[in-house]
Amino acid sequence: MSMLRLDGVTVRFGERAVLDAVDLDVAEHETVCVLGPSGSGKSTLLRVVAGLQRPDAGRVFLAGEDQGGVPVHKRGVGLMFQDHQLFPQRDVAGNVGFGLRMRRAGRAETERRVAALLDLVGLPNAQRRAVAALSGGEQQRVALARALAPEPRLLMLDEPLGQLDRGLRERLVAELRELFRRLGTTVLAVTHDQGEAFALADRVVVMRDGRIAQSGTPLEVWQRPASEFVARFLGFDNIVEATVSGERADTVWGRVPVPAGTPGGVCRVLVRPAGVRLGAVGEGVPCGVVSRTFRGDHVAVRLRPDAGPELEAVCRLGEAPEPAARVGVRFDAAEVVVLR
Ligand SMILES: Nc1ncnc2c1ncn2[C@@H]1O[C@H](COP(=O)(O)OP(=O)(O)OP(=O)(O)O)[C@@H](O)[C@H]1O
Repeated sequence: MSMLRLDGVTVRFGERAVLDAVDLDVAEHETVCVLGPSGSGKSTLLRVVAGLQRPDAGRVFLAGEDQGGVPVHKRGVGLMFQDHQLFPQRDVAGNVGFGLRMRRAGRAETERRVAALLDLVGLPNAQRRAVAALSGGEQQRVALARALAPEPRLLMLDEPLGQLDRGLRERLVAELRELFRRLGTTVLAVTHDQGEAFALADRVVVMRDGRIAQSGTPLEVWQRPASEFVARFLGFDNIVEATVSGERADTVWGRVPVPAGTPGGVCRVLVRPAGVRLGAVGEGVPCGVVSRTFRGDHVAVRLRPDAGPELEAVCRLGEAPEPAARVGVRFDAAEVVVLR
């Protein structure tokens, strides 16, 4: 069953459609991450679902019920925004228990729930701490506990880990995923950070100018970006025009193998960096090595072919050629994607 359904939702500011007839389903217990560049409409999407922004057209359903005219506080959704807006004058317990008191939960009940939630987010016994004295990561956890406290049927996160440094972010993403799985929470998150989206989501939705450019599991979107826009947004830049005939494509880089069944004619092809194989000069496309960048478990190598755009390759540590060296490049069919 769909926990959330958007049906042709459009929001205009003046002439411009910031959301343009968006259809989206989020199943119960599913975590969907909406990803896209700045200004693509991600926050507006959350605001419409929360009831903070009225759509100019289309409808929002929560658990099958049309939310037209339903005010924010009656929608049963939890919100955690970018700047997490904790109440600075209240302590941690005052923040986490806020929504429970709004629902007139008794004092003992509130205390019990607050303690359980703080355990859950990894801040046991933090009730009396002042929020101003917490680190960014701790504040984020308090904001999460506060959003979860009223047991929302849908939890919405806007750039949930935006402010945090990378190490903490990676740890929290893993913890959040496990937490949502354990609680069975349905989550709609928006982020401009693809790493975060891919790590957190069961399904990724990529937006462009108020429309959905692609929707799929992280693996599907990563392996088969649907368009040049999505491919470039994911950081893939080895893209070139190609003329396909049979299982080969002619490009300015020379011949690139394409999957059997690819329709003939002119298109764009992407070669993922893992499919750019380096060999000796004279084998394949001659290229000069422009630079190499250490990336932890591999080295990214930039190559300049004699013609056409630069190429990125990945090499194992210790196997990357020196800058200014000459190499020959071959393309691996398994890493070639034909873009529509
Ligand atoms: N109240 C408003 N009035 C006019 N324009 C608005 C309003 N709210 C948002 N916009 C515009 O709508 C577009 C989409 O905004 P939105 O905040 O949804 O994008 P976003 O994808 O969340 O971007 P970011 O990643 O930067 O937060 C932007 O161009 C923004 O300037």
